[in-house]
Amino acid sequence: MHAEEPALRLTGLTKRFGGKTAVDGLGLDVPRGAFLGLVGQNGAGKTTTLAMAVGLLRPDSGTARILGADVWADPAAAKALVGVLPDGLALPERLTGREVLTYLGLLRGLDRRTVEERTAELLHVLDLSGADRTLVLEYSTGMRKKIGLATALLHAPRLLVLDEPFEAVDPVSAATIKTILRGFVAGGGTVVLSSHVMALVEQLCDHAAVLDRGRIAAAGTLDEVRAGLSLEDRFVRLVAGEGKDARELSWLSR
Ligand SMILES: Nc1ncnc2c1ncn2[C@@H]1O[C@H](COP(=O)(O)OP(=O)(O)OP(=O)(O)O)[C@@H](O)[C@H]1O
Repeated sequence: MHAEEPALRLTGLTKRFGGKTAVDGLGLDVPRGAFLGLVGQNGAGKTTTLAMAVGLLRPDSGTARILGADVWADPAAAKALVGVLPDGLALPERLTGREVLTYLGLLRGLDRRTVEERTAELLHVLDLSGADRTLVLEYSTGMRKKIGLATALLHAPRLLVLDEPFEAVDPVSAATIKTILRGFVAGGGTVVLSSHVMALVEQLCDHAAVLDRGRIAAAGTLDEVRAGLSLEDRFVRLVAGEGKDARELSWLSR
């Protein structure tokens, strides 16, 4: 860990799929202790950016550093520092939630007792204790998100990178997750999450980054990004401009 480096530093990140540039020379610094919401339209490049940031997808060019550790040059160091909830997380379907956490905890090199204690605590806090004997195969979408979050937290990382952590999660579970994430930041951790829900980012985050067609259109503290507007209004101005024609689908009105 380099004392002077931010929690996450993305420099010149670029990814092309065929002829399409999904992420285009993207640069972003996330300070330590920040709770950052990454917002962008469908297809703006959020998932691609986050996957490159944590070493799940190799960029065509550019670098990602987690607390100073280069994700591609020094993956073991970088991955020990980060907990990830990827988009469409693939879980071992034929294991129970407890087995998944035990398996991944031991793979992470934690000792058996620590794994047992943390697993029990995470299942309890995330209200998954009742699903102890249920195979992941039978989990609902929201339960999958929660067990995915538990796998991201298990090794006590310093940075959490979460792709749409609240999608398909009920309000009670969402409140639990928010409390966990706030506690994580209060304890000195850093969170980066993507979301389409501006109100959620305004309520939860203290930093924001707006992604537009693979580039950062605005980034900074929430107040800097909002620039005196609501995040939603600012977002719409940044990514859509003013001129969207509200008269489209006029045949729908009687
Ligand atoms: N594996 C892939 N192959 C081809 N194109 C891809 C692939 N992954 C992403 N893309 C394209 O890259 C662009 C960015 O996609 P990405 O999933 O990163 O956006 P996003 O901001 O996460 O979108 P959403 O909010 O809809 O999840 C899109 O145009 C998408 O079609």
